[in-house]
Amino acid sequence: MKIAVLPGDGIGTEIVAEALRVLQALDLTFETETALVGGAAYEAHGHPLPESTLKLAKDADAVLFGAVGDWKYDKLERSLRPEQAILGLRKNLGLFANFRPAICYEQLVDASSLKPELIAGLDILIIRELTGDIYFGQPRGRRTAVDGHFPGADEAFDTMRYSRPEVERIAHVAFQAARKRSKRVTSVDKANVLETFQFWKDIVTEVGKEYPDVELDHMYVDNAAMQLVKAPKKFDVVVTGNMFGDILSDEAAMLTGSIGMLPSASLNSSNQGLYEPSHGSAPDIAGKGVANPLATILSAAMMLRFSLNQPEAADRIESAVKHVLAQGLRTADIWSAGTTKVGTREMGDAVVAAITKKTITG
Ligand SMILES: NC(=O)c1ccc[n+]([C@@H]2O[C@H](COP(=O)([O-])OP(=O)(O)OC[C@H]3O[C@@H](n4cnc5c(N)ncnc54)[C@H](O)[C@@H]3O)[C@@H](O)[C@H]2O)c1
Ligand SMILES: CC(C)[C@H](C(=O)O)[C@@H](O)C(=O)O
Ligand SMILES: [Mg+2]
Repeated sequence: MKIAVLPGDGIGTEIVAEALRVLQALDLTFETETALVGGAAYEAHGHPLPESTLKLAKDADAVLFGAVGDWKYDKLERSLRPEQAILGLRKNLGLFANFRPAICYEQLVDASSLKPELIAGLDILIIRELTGDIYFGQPRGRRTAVDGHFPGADEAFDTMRYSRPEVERIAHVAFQAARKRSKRVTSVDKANVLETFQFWKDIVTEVGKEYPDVELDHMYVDNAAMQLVKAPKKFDVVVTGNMFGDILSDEAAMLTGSIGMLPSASLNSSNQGLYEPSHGSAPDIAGKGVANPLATILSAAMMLRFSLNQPEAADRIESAVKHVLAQGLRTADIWSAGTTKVGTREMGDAVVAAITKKTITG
């Protein structure tokens, strides 16, 4: 088993270090190789996704990714910006299915900005299509407007598009995931305005006929954004496009207490996967040792389950996380009165201790 480790920028290096220590505590046999990605790779090699990093990721059984980006790169030409590294990895590895589970752990009910009764017991799964939509559609760019409200003015444009097979395959992923859960899928679209999403809705409905045991409903994205904070537990599996999934998953993160709690798995059709927290490089707290490493540690658990066929090891990590939360340990983002504030490293230490001392009670 080979894991490509790509820590990236900002808090990426801090949180991936903790996830690696947790993996090492499991006494499994695997090889890791670390490479630069994002702004760090741009500084060293002049490109955010050097060929050598891409090759390492392609050849590995799984990729453990931190985060990329920093405000200082915002003026670079787009193809050299750190974010192009994660987009390039998703595209080149064909990682079309992004699982973002939003689970509110019992101990963190008070950490969320929502009322406890709305989120206690929350367990929803956002499935975000990850290699299509307006993120990758061509053409895109700048030009002089020939029509519209201001002919002759400078304008910018992107292309929203989905092909039938792209929608079909993510719909199958969602229905199959729902079969292992509460057998309910909500497809989120903007079919009332966008042709791309009427097409999406029609195809998801067609695919849904192959899964008569799964209940399907459709919701417009603006309503979904509202329902997620009004009655989040009404959702089970949510399937949506790339851009809506990006936005709704950050919103869902707050239902779990913090974006520092939301892991993710991005899979291709061979179950090769990239595992990363749903958050970014958090330049505002980078280097301070205060970032929450749990989303990355939980992403490592997803990696063991989905790509490395080690479900028991994944369970051990998840139980260890619950154990440290039950001990009252909290990084600043999930801290509340009566709990103990710890830094990134101490949180990692506590998870490692829970695994190695086998004191986990679940
Ligand atoms: N997959 C990725 O690599 C990825 C994802 C999102 C954003 N980004 C990039 O990250 C940079 C910063 O973006 P942003 O500020 O919009 O989003 P962000 O997710 O980095 O941060 C948003 C807020 O959440 C906090 N936060 C995030 N992760 C945290 C953690 N583990 N523990 C505690 N607090 C945490 C941050 O301090 C910040 O206040 C940008 O360059 C952006 O493009 C990268
Ligand atoms: C950094 C950016 C390209 C990325 C996205 O938009 O997909 C991020 O926000 C995410 O959610 O993984
Ligand atoms: Mg995002």
